[in-house]
Amino acid sequence: MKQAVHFGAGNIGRGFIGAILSKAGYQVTFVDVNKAVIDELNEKGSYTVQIASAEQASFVVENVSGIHSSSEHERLNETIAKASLITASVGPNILTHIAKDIAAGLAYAEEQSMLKELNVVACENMIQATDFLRGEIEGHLNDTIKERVLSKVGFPNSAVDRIVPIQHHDDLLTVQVEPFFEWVVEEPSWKGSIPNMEGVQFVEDLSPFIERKLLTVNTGHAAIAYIGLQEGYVTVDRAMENAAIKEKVEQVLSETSEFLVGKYELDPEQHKAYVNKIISRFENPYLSDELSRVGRSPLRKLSAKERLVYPARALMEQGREPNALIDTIAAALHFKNEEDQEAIALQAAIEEHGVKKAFADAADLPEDDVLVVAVVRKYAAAVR
Ligand SMILES: NC(=O)c1ccc[n+]([C@@H]2O[C@H](COP(=O)([O-])OP(=O)(O)OC[C@H]3O[C@@H](n4cnc5c(N)ncnc54)[C@H](O)[C@@H]3O)[C@@H](O)[C@H]2O)c1
Ligand SMILES: O=P(O)(O)OC[C@@H](O)[C@@H](O)[C@H](O)[C@H](O)CO
Repeated sequence: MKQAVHFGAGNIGRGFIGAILSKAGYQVTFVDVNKAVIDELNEKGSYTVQIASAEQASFVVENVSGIHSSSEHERLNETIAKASLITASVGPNILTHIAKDIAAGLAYAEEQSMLKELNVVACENMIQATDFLRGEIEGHLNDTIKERVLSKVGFPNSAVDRIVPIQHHDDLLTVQVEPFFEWVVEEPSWKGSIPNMEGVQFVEDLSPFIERKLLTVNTGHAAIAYIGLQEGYVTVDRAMENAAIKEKVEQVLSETSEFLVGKYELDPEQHKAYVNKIISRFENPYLSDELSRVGRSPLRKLSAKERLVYPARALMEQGREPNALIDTIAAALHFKNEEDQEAIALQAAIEEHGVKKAFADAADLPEDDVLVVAVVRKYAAAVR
């Protein structure tokens, strides 16, 4: 049986990537720091995925097991050495940490003369996430091993889309997901023959796919979260029932549409249909997705290459005034959550240095940048 190693047995890991890989005939070994989840995967060897729709369908994902990355280094090296695919959905900030584990496994495979053609694919909400991961892995390899690894291992970027909320089940492994899913992988960087995996689309150029996804699904989500929380909502579907919030989300997405259609010469009608589909996904009444999850890690979301600042800044460079994006960024700067380290750091930075410097630092922009000036003006008007 083909072996896949997936880092991150969390929501998207179990709810989407693991399910696709298992169906494609892989034995999937999840790697996680959460020992309870890993123990359960090893005990059960399968888990249930529930589809959040009127039909309430579900299916079982088989051929899965787990490795606790903090304590099972040798087993992890041996498993990586046998793998023909390594994937990850741990969150962009964690890629640096798993790079060390992947590098150790690849170096072990090379030393044992087991290194074969394989691919490493990061499945994160981040532009060029695999390129970033590859750079971090390379930093842990000596020149000889690095050369061997780069000749055998492919590092394709990818875009993954499926809404998987925080789970609240008695069973630790059961995961509820929305019906929609999309996994797009960069074909030119794939080493070896292109596999036929149901649910995976290989494309020549990933940029339009990852940017379309990040600047529609994730920008829309961010707007609902930051504006919805100010209005006292808790979940995405309930916030979308508020006509004013829905209208603001539509305005935000018409701004990102303007940017995407212009940059990638997309067909405006087809793109409008894509946006409408995304909005209907936000309204799914069978999915209870918390705004605190969707707005999590505000410093990451306010960074330069991310879902808010990147399109807003690009539109301003074209002489446009992306008012709905500016409103969303201003609302994001009010995001407070005592369980979110980035929210705590953001509020501490605002308190210590003022909103102008806090936002400029987060977005890596000068304090006199036009976007910073526009956001600071709106910030004062946003409800606290
Ligand atoms: N949930 C979604 O709707 C969704 C959809 C598409 C993409 N994504 C992206 O997928 C990534 C993960 O999101 P999620 O919602 O599944 O988060 P999650 O918190 O549910 O899962 C992340 C998992 O990574 C594990 N982890 C943390 N540090 C680790 C380490 N050093 N080694 C191994 N595992 C480690 C955590 O224990 C957790 O199980 C993010 O980049 C997110 O943007 C999420
Ligand atoms: O995972 P984040 O924090 O980058 O973004 C939060 C949500 O927008 C995200 O997880 C979506 O649910 C997902 O990207 C849908 O494919």
